[in-house]
Amino acid sequence: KHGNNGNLPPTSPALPLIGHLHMLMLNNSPLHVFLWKLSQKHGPLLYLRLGFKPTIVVSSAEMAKAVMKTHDLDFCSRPIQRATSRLTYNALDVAFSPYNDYWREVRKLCAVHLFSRVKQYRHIREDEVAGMIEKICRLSAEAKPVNLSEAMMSVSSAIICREGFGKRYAEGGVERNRLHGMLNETQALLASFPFSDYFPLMGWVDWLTGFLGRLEKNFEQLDVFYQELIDEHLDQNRLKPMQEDIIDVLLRIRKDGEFPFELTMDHIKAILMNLFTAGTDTKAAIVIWVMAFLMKNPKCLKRTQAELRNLIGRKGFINEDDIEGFVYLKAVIKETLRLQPVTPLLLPRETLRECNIGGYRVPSKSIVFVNVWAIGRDLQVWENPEEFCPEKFIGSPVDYKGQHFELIPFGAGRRVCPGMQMGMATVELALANLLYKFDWEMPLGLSQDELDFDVLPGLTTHKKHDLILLARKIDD
Ligand code: HEM
Repeated sequence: KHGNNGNLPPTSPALPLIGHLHMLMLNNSPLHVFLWKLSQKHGPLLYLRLGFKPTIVVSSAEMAKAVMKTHDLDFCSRPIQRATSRLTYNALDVAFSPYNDYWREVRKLCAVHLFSRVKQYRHIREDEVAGMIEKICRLSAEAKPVNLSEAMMSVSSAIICREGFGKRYAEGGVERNRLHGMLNETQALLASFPFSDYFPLMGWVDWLTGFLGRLEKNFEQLDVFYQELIDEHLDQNRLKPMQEDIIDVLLRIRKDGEFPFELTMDHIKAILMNLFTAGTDTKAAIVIWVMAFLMKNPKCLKRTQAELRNLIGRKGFINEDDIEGFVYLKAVIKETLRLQPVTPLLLPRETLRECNIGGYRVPSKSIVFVNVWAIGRDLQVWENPEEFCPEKFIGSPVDYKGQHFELIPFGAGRRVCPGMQMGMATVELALANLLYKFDWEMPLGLSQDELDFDVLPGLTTHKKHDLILLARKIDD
């Protein structure tokens, strides 16, 4: 039905009962691209009905500002969904908890005690990135190609394991593979459209399709994994580590009774789940997209490398103190996040009450998708949306911290990503060293035209094909 639809935002024709759900399930392109195309037809505020769920899609900087600044309080809850609520012990985490007193406290706990530990964990990041650079040096000496996608996933997960629970898993070892297997399955489950999220009385369909079985299996594997780690930390005979990891911190807060709610083991496991799913592959994905864009734009690659060399001169390793002055590198990262935000649809929000946006009525309990990928192409804001042009950010105040709605890869408002600083510290350090130490070339027989930007489906957008390049060490 077009036209008068009770002053809801513009919409496209829907089927009885299922509404627009079939469109999302049957489309072949990535969801954010599909929704962007719909928004080009219907406008930056789009209404869809997914089964019984009213859904709003936000696709411009202006609408994003209305939703996440002017009406932030109305839009700052999250929907209770099957996979997320199971994997977070019934929303005991930060990312998927509805907006309530508990969320406010658990977010505060994480901000004050966990995400603020960026500086304390600096040596872990520098150590792991240095390890990666050494490995690439060896491959380079043997003229062997480097699988950068694998190398970056390995570094990010190594960092999270050391920060999170003081563990170093051997690369390619059983434990590391177990962890990666579980993480991949979690990502796949979070990206799916279980029936019961849209048809509350039809949970049995999820059972028939095997979705519930998969979900239960993933939950149980993760639960055992977290429990083993917690048990190790509680072991009286454990050597006291030099530095507290995140499990240590959470167990200490639990013991001291510092948290206004009871902090059970399930709460701790739910928080760990967030660190893992939010903190591992997002960082790796950003580095890979930056490198892919630079390979496609050799002039920008040269300029980035020239900046690093001019500022640093000759040095074995760039550390975190050096990074402050890398203006061009930071502009390249921003431009990449504009064109390829790794979480192209922010985690879904839910409206707390009915409200009015842009003259339209948004019903209470609507699911809200903010399409950051579409905002990166918002013609009102960017001159040439398809071009890779980092220069636009030089001397510009536009940043990605949630104040400038044309660039919100970490979201904005009350629900803005609290791990931004932690995540970007690794991204900048890894990129600075990769670009400072090596010249990068396409593997033999491939030209840069063959470098594709296809993506895998998922909450985090990964490059479909691993980025494999030749590294030539620059003499120091
Ligand atoms: C560096 C790459 C990262 C990107 C691109 C990213 C992106 C995002 C986005 C888009 C959101 C949703 C924001 C919204 O709804 O407005 C989010 C939320 C969140 N992120 Fe990140 N993130 C990154 C790294 C991290 C890291 C390293 C951690 C933890 C160590 C983390 C923890 C979280 C948590 C807990 C939330 C939920 C916040 C809430 O709902 O209150 N993120 N992130």
